[in-house]
Amino acid sequence: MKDPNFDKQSAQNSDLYGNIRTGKEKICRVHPRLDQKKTMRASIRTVKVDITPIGDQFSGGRYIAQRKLGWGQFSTVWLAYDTHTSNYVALKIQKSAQHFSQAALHEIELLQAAADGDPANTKCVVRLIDDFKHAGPNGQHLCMVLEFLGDSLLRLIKYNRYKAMELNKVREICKCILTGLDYLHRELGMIHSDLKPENILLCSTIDAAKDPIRSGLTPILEKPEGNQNGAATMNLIEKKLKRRARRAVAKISGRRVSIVGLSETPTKTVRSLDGIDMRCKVVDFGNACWADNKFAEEIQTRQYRAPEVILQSGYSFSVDMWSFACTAFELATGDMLFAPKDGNGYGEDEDHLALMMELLGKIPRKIATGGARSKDYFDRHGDLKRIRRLKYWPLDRLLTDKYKLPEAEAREFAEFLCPILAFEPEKRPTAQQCLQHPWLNLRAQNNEDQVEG
Ligand SMILES: Nc1ncnc2c1ncn2[C@@H]1O[C@H](COP(=O)(O)OP(=O)(O)OP(=O)(O)O)[C@@H](O)[C@H]1O
Repeated sequence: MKDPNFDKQSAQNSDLYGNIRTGKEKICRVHPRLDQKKTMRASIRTVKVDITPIGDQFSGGRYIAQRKLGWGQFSTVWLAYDTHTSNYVALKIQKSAQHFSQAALHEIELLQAAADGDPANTKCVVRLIDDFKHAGPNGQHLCMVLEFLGDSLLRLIKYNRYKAMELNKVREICKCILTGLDYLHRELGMIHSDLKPENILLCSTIDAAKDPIRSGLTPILEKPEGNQNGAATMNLIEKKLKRRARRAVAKISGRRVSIVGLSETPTKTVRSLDGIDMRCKVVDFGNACWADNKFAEEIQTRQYRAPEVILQSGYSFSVDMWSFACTAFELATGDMLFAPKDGNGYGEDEDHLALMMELLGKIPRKIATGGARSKDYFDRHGDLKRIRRLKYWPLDRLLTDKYKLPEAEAREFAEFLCPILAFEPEKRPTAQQCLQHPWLNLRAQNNEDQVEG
């Protein structure tokens, strides 16, 4: 349920309520994820600001906005201080238009069900703490109060400079994602429908300076007096964060390499991920649905989209498993598993199907020709109509030849991933079955071997 009118740049430049700003402030604009990541460039542009959201109060003064955490098509997410519990929370403020509110109500219903079924909060799904309505200058906004989490896996991939990540770390992350998916699928009957690195958040921040607790940030409890100018407030906060960054580096022992304080000069050396807590949770239920009450045919973000969604053959829980496999590969290599592009005489969908077949072999004819959109891409023999010559490069070979994984590691990882990338959705293992896979416990075995040795 993506908003076709969504403008990422406007979202980034928006105020507390998702409105476009009209004063002056410097903002760092990063190109959207769907652009080629290698060409990403951060550029500074000037936008206008006349509202100071920092210090704004919500829900009768219970929550106080501290700084922006992120934004999406539907919402802006703020770090807020909960004066009742003295904890930091993530305040997701939905845009005010009617269809955004409806989407928020749906998201709240799903998040509430997830919270109700997991009182101990151990199922690797973000926790909804509260929800309320807030009257803004442009109408009413539905707000969700979520537990405050850290950076997304996309941020972790970028932090790692798109390099291969140690498989032991990938395993830790995979266990969390699978725990979350197993809970959603088996216990709740819910399909996430948009699993991808952006929608999985680490439980803590990579950068200690950005963690309000680790950096010892004193909460802002009211709008800074005589300072209604957005840029001035931002400067104040930036300065505070810079100071904290320096102190945090000194305070947290053994983690220096993994802290990118604002004061740190970026270098091109390999970064260590040691010391980063890899525990993570599944977030963003804006596109999620009950398996018995689906509302959209075109789901998932392009690169993580399952073949049955492209072919419109119907889908179920196993679409999340496909996206999970794409995410696991991306963590392990730093590259997207499938990054389709349109070309001369063929579209993105057909290129996507071709890439799948080049990696996984030919799509069985029954599957290739069985969807509502099959005729657009396949002839009756199950061959692509416009892309005829495919170069087969199986996953284990790709992992050794291109990503230089040792043969045994590549084979084991491919044995874990390939069944999840089965073209027949019903042949894909469930999250519960994946959790039993020996690949996930390889490190434990290796450690035991070392102890015994
Ligand atoms: N619980 C949280 N803790 C910390 N940051 C969060 C949290 N939830 C969301 N964020 C930040 O806010 C961003 C937007 O959140 P989210 O993806 O839920 O919004 P959305 O409007 O539904 O986005 P989308 O367009 O992807 O559907 C996230 O990418 C993340 O950076």
